[in-house]
Amino acid sequence: MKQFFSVNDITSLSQAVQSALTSKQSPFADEALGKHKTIGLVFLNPSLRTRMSTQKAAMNLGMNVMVMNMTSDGWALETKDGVVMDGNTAEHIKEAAAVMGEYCDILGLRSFPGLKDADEDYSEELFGKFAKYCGKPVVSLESATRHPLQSFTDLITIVEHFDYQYDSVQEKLVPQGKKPKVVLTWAPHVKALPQAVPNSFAEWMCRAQAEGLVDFVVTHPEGYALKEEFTTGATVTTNQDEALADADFVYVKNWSSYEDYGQITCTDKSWMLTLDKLEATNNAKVMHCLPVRRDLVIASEVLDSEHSIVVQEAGNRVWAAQAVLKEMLKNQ
Ligand SMILES: NCCC[C@H](NC(=O)CCC(=O)O)C(=O)O
Ligand SMILES: NC(=O)OP(=O)(O)O
Repeated sequence: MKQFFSVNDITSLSQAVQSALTSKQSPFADEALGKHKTIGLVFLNPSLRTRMSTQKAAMNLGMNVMVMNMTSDGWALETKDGVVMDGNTAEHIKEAAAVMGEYCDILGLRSFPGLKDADEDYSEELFGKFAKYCGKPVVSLESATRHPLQSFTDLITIVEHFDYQYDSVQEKLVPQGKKPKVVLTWAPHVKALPQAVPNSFAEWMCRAQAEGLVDFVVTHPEGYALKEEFTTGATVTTNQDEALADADFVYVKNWSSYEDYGQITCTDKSWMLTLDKLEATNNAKVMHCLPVRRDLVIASEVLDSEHSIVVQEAGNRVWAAQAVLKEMLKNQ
């Protein structure tokens, strides 16, 4: 694997999940793979889980880890071509990425969207330039439009909390009986947030649905449809109650509007997930990528209940990262 940017970089979902769960069983089995290899984790935005879980995964594989917080510790980066750098930016991404490539065998990059210009964000120009100029395999630590390590983790967590068997002859996960109903629901927020997490979750779940692993439903208020390419094959409804009926997993996330790009066009607090709403579900497990704002996005009564698996979900970030890094190291 030369790049981990989207679900399209995964050949088999079943095998990827199996690889992650194998590392979870035996975290240090591959510690020789990363010996004398260095990963650099480059952050243009804050992070708790991605930073710590990817470091932990790399350390489990015997790698050396360097973390660079660009906004607080690096030079201000210029990302546009052809500009006279007589303003506030001190270093061009061409040199910065290339230099980091000199120090590292694998690089990770986190860069959120500007949420001003959809075409610019969805072109993923920054991630593309970084990957090109560093010349090393790059792992997305959340880009403008996707958060694949999160979505991979989410799939692992769903598989762990439902009845699946791994058929080692066909190398495929097989749900034992009915497939789980997985619902992605929008929830309110006070800030305009990226679409990266819901886009990515939808992209992974649509692929999982196509492979017979889940049934996938998305619900959001009018005006919050995700860009169509991310929800191909999903059932999409603006009726949250209808969506939640018989759900086995409820994945909660706020995002800003894609149609009215980057804007907050709904502040309806009734979209917050409460225990009341979970009554209609199949005793659903509740998921969120975190950080989550209590009693705005999800009610505390839900987060503090048996429904919530958000902490186990975050714990699985290590195994998703470890599965991805294992693949990259094997190819080096
Ligand atoms: N990496 C996980 C999510 C990151 C980001 N959340 C946030 O920015 C929350 C900020 C706040 O609640 O103030 C998002 O939704 O894409
Ligand atoms: N879920 C997630 O990516 O968390 P951080 O932003 O804290 O890394």
